[in-house]
Amino acid sequence: MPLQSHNPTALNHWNALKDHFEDIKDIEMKKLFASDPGRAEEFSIKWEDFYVDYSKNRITGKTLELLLKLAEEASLKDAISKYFAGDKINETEGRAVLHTALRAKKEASISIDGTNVVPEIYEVKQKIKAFSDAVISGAKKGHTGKAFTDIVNIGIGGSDLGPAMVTEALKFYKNHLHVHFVSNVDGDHVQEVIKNLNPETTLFVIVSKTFTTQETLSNATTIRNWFLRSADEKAISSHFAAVSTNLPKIAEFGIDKENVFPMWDWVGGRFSLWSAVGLSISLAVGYDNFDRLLQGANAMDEHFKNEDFDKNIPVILALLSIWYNNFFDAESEAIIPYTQYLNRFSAYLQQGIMESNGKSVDRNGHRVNYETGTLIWGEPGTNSQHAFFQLIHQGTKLIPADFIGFINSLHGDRDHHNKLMANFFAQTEALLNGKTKAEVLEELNAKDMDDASIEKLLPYKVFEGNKPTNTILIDRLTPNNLGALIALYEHKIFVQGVIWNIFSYDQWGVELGKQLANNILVDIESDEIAKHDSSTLNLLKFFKKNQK
Ligand SMILES: O=P(O)(O)OC[C@H]1O[C@H](O)[C@H](O)[C@@H](O)[C@@H]1O
Repeated sequence: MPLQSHNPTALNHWNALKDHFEDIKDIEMKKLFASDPGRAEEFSIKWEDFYVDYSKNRITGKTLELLLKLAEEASLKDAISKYFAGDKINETEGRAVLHTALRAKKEASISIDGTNVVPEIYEVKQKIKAFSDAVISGAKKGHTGKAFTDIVNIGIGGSDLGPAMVTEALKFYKNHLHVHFVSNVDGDHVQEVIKNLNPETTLFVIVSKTFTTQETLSNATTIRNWFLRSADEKAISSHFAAVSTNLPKIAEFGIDKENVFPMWDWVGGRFSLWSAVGLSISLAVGYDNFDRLLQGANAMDEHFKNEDFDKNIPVILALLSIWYNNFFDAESEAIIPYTQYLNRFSAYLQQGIMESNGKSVDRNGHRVNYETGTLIWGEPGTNSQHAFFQLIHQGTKLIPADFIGFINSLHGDRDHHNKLMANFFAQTEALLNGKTKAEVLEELNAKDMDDASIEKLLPYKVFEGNKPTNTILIDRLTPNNLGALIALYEHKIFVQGVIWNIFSYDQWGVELGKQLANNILVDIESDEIAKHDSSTLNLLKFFKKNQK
């Protein structure tokens, strides 16, 4: 069954929120804290290893009540059931959206077109386990009898970002294998990766849901040719593995059946790290850790599916994001993890969030008359504090931010960790309270400055504060907790798509550039240039004339 369609701006609670926004848009959060000692308690959720404090938002109890009612009015409950049940909610591609099935328990039963898909998921999981165990232990060897030392993941988009982000995030749990990622069609990328590799001890994993992606096929072909310079065709079978839905194309590439890992069209590329697309993760940290990642995601799935909306982390975070995006006209959201391990996390979420909800046509085929997907950006703290925090603190834009931190560090260095976390807490406090004129004056007066200098400096040193943040405080960066964290954002995407009445699981917007690139490649490689606008034409002529 399709998701119910609505225009969010016509919903009663959307309009009630509009009126409410007029009443509280200038409200100062610090006054709300001063007048209500129970505020932090009221606006926080404790779940397993997670403690989510969303009290530093420009909301009152009434705001939350209206947002929760908006979710109900948009039939979110019904939508969640359809999502988990495998209804074909990706209507423009006629597909179910079942990344959640990839981490379902073995005894679960999830049907697509009358077939329970859980047994085949477990079959592939078993294959991932056997393959990774054999490579890690050295039982599976290269064609000259040497154990593998290096893995190269060849993929792009969802076939790169998820495995790359998780492999980096779980570096602490890594084994001896060196894992590399080649994604860009830029030949310098692939050359830089292979230049120091020994083909005898390197395993290549080609990952492409469609197996038609130009970048991945070009990189795979380049690597194959490079490999064949020191080995014969027969050796391909022991050095290349592939993950795809397109099994005939894999066969054409000459990959041994043993090394082929299927996936399914009901898994969106950007949500695919839980499938065999995560093979490089399993190779890097071992199958048990990969499975823990999946278990953590499954725990978050259960929370999302079963918890009441007012204690439901993905629902609350999605509603807050809508509150800023659609009522305060905030355009972007920052994601700031306070751990270097998550340094690819916002890049990963950029695809997840922006490819899903960057849509302007609603589920009825009409142009929307409201804002949809937010811009996502971020870098780890504390580095980001020394880079772009100036703009968040004193710029003209409202940038709601998620601060993600861990109570316990992995290497157990308390000295560093306490400093890191002191910054983590200090930033959200500073963003909340800012610094008033009176506070700045007191500080400057204490410095023994003359009045004229004080007056001149004063406005620059004031911080308005009142900048919203969510604090996601997690016990420790374990595979389980990482899985839950990723799943949290996946479900946030879903909730927002439901309320905005858009299709979150297609990505037609990436097609046009691909098509034109194919045409332009012909222009570049032939003597003639086809018809283009004068700018593109001039650029192509200039490029061709000066290419040596
Ligand atoms: O895995 P592939 O089929 O090679 O696709 C790789 C990527 O291609 C496109 O850019 C899609 O928009 C992405 O969602 C996808 O992850």
